[in-house]
Amino acid sequence: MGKPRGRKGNRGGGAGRERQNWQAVAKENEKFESYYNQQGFIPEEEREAFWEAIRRDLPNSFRFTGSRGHALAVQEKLKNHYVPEITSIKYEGNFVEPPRAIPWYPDQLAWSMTTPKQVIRRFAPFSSFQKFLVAETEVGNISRQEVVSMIPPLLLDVKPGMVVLDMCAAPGSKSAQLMEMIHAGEEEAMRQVTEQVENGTASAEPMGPEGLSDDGRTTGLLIANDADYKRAHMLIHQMKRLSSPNLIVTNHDATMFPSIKLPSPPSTDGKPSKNRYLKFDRILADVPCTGDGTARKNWGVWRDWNFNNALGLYATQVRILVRALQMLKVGGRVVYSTCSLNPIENEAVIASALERCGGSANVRIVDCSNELPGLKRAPGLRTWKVMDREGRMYNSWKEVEERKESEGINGLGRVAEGMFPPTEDLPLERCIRVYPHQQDTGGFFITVLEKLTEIRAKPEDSSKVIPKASIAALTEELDFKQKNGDAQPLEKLNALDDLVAPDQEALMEAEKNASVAQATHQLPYSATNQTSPAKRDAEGMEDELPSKRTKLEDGTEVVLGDRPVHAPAPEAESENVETSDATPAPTATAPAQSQSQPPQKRKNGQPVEEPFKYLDTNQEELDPIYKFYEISERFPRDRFMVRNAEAVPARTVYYTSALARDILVANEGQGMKFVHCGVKMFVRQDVQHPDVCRWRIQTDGLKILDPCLGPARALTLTKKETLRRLLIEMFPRVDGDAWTELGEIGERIRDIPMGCSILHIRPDAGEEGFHERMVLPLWRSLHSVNLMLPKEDRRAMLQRLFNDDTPLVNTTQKRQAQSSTPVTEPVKGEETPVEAPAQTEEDVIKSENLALGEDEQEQMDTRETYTKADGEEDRFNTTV
Ligand SMILES: C[S@@+](CC[C@H](N)C(=O)[O-])C[C@H]1O[C@@H](n2cnc3c(N)ncnc32)[C@H](O)[C@@H]1O
Repeated sequence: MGKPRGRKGNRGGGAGRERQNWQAVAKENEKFESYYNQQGFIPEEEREAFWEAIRRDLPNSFRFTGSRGHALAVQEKLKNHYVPEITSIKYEGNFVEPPRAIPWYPDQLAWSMTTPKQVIRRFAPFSSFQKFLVAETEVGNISRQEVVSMIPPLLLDVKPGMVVLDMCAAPGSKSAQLMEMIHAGEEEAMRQVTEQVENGTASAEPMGPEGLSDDGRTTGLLIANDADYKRAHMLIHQMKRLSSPNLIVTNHDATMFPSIKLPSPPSTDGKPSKNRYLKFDRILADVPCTGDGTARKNWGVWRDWNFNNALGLYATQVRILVRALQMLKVGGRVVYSTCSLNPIENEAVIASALERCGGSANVRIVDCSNELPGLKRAPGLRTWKVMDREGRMYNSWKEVEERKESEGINGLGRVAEGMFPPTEDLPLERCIRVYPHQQDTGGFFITVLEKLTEIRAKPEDSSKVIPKASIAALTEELDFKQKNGDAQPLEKLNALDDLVAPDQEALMEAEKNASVAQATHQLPYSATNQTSPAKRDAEGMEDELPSKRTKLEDGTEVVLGDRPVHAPAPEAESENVETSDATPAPTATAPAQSQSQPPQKRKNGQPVEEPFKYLDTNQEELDPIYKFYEISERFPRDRFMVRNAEAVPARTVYYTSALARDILVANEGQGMKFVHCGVKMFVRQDVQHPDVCRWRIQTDGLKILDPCLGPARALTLTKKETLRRLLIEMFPRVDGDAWTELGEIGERIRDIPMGCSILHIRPDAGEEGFHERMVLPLWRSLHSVNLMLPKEDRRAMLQRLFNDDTPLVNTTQKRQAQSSTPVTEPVKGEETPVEAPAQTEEDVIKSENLALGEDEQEQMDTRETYTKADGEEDRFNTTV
């Protein structure tokens, strides 16, 4: 596994050293090579190519992200501008290889490039291309992602309207793909509904095609989970760019992922109605793994590979997959994936999980040979050997038992019967293996499973696992004592795990998840006494992730980015998770405060997670907002959420989908660890003018709200040059005759009353390289206007649309400099503040805008904003 890269402060020089190490590292590991050569699943004639490829640097690859229309608009710049420029470069007598679209990725939205660094440094078109890549990556329009890592979401076959769980989601590359699929077709569907509303043919009820029946908005949901709290926040950061109200981020151990309650339907017969639990249409189990398929970019694989790592992960991987199958709807799909090539982490896990779930009569391995045409792949394995921690190979569990019998368990590691090829005739060849030499990628394993019927998973059989090494000593001691007539019978030894004191964290986790462990037929966490990979990851991360100290409301300082405090799950409450409306047996009652907000506890150095509270539809702030922006009553009033216990709109009002709301409300105080949900819709702007709405619309929420807004605050921009001016100049003046400089929007700007207005960008036909329709908030002050767009977004758009990287102009700053008033830079990622040129307005700036982004809002943003260090995502051998 990857090693810590040093603290944030060391990153500058560290990255260079890291690269040197990577170049210098000997890409040799005898155990690694001997293990795969002995397994023999890479055919003899391909073996050399396999090892040659795995030692070579990995090509760079990336994906255009966001809604399809937007992603295609950004991709167009690459295709039509940079690729032709790059292909004209000759290096050492040959034309250089331009970036190439991945043939099996839909709409050419994923690309890969092998250009050598010397070429990138030497040729100007490359530096401009690099600027484009950097700018678009910074704003989230391009996401660096390994090619093979893009496969699992595609095979999950997600459609809008589906309920999807990503069990091990951080840092979130695959979650982003899943989210895009849940929203696929939304822009078009919303446009059609808007047209029908406008021409009076719309029904009163929400409408739209299947999965998009919420007036064109998707009804689907993605729950993205990660057991590691800090990594869950990397995930939030990655996902925020997609601005989806259909996302919930949770922080649970996936082996014991809690069942999620749904609101109970009203009772018809006076009896309390049954509890209902959420089942998923699709689940991605992209589990923690040894990651030896990432050897092309993770030097730790060459340095540290040993067979024991896989032995330690197998049990967790099986538990995650079994839990996934339990939570899946009948007819639903699970995709299991790893970036490891080891059959113990792959085919063995599939076979073991199927065995625990009743075999192929209940769960089918889906044949995907016709999916993703163009993707070169190898079939899954039917036979393999298992190596113990000492490097001895076994063909069967029987051989392990014989060795145990004759020489004890020392050196066997956590070998288990399930690691061997199954006795049931499973079509494991339907699993997909992708090898580095097939199409110059990393290595990957993917399997698609379909649930055929409800299942009741068998409990784990601990007699078929070699006990942990620490227990070996006790075994031997007891064995010795028994031989000397001085101990318990040996049959009891299977319970030896209980004799080893579990660590406190594991105990607490087990306590919290007792009900789930029971419901999922898992051994309680402490009884298995195994350090979860999540814990291993977290331990590995302690030194390397930035920690930020912040003040809590009572003034105490805490370190952000650690585990939050959550209310414990109701103790020992069992539930039947086999059916979606099962009723948990009320063996224990939920804590008294479960209906209200749980008390906010705080462990040393741990932040308190703000509650998610929905506004009453009659909340007094809503009416003026609806009135000012002429929001149609079609837009639901019951999905506005705030993050404070009092449920009052203080700084930000978020919007979530209906299902996300139902889940947050029904599970409040029930021990679910929700860490993120909602898109910022309205942000408070403490304007002094009585006629100006004090809630401005945030860019993130505007796309959702736009079809329901009336014309009073709208203006339309059609010319590229006008947009350029608004992007470069932060506060162009509009007083006097200055509005005439703003082209086709000048007159409307002059006349529109102060406050937040809505800028529709509808490019004129014939404007070259300017086709994408957009909607952005624009603030009209007394004397100027301001596009409410973060600076990095302005720069990326300037680069893309105009090839322009001139610095942004802040006229307020100029003016303030003249009047020697101090200027405050907006927080990175924050929209530029609303400007107020007149003296009185400058005072207002201080009180209004400088307050923005401070206080609890800033705390929330900081916690939801995770800044990645160079290459940080590689530390866990993930394939992002
Ligand atoms: C292979 S990475 C996932 C990569 C991710 N799917 C992506 O595409 O960006 C595995 C993740 O699993 C998380 N993890 C480890 N053990 C876990 C567990 N028991 N439950 C849930 N998540 C776990 C790790 O924190 C890590 O982020």
